[in-house]
Amino acid sequence: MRVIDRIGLILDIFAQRAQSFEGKLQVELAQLRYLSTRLVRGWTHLERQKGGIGLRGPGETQLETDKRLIADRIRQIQKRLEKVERQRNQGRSARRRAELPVVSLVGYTNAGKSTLFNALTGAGVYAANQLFATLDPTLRRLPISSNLTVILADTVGFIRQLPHELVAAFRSTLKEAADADLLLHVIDASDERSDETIAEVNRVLGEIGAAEVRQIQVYNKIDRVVDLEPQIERNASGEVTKIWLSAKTGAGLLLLEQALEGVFRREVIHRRVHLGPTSAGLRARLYSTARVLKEESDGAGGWDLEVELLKRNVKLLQDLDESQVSMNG
Ligand SMILES: Nc1nc2c(ncn2[C@@H]2O[C@H](COP(=O)(O)OP(=O)(O)OP(=O)(O)O)[C@@H](O)[C@H]2O)c(=O)[nH]1
Ligand SMILES: [Mg+2]
Repeated sequence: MRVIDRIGLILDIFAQRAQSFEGKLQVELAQLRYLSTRLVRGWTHLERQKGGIGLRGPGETQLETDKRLIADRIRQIQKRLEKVERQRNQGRSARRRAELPVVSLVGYTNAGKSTLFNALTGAGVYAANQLFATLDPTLRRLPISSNLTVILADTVGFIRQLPHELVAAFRSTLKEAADADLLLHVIDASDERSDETIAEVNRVLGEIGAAEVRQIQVYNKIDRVVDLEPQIERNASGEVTKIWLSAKTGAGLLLLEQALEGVFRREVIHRRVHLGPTSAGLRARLYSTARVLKEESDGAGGWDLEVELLKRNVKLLQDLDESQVSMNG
């Protein structure tokens, strides 16, 4: 019988679930790091499962050879991961350029993040009653009102005492959460130990630098709890702090959509802009990042536009002098 400890088990599950190239590399890196800690503790022989294992150098003990090979492979994977991460960051800054707010679903594994993601976006993301169904972050555009679209991110689930090898490995994936404008912290309302999982998720969020990101707690699976109805809770300033719903039945989804609209509504501003004939470039950018409500030619090669855009994008209009922009809401 193969004896396997908790970390080994988690790593095995991760290895089975990783879909993307990056996910696979991260899992292998975590496995190797874990293996090397075991070696130090006196495991003198390494199972030769992966190809490319070289010959023992002169005077090297088996342990030294194993350590060296693992260290080589770790370096190799780290290099590749750095490359993938650079590409990922480019994707992230492309999104930033598109200037849409990012909403990340975070929470304990099996809480229902992917089910909620699918319910909101109509996407077919894999959701299953198993640990770590999701390993790779998935992103979709989610229109939340006529004038506002956000990016919704589904992320890897957290787990109690996530081995630090794994936290490190998935740090870059979890950055998606740290970079978000809003976190939807999905909680299994039918889980009696939800207080502990909430604390654990918040602890990991702190570790990845996401403690300050605004959070709404989404108590999911209310269909499994007797007498629990869809509802919403606000703090003294009227901001939504908690929502109870069921991603599976759809009960309460509307409350969440309204809450999202409420969070981001204040982000939308309304402007009238006059663009001269030389501002065709800016006009094109307004069409891609703002919502153009009205446009009229000024008869002299320029345009009068009425636009709605996010506050954070107002810098687009900075190049225009004051007389060309009129405030309105
Ligand atoms: N009864 C009920 N089951 C739900 C609800 N939402 C999700 N589930 C079930 O809970 C299980 C886990 O759902 P997922 O959406 O995969 O959970 P997850 O949070 O994405 O899990 P990881 O990707 O592992 O972090 C699945 O069997 C879902 O069908 C709900 O509102 N009610
Ligand atoms: Mg999932």
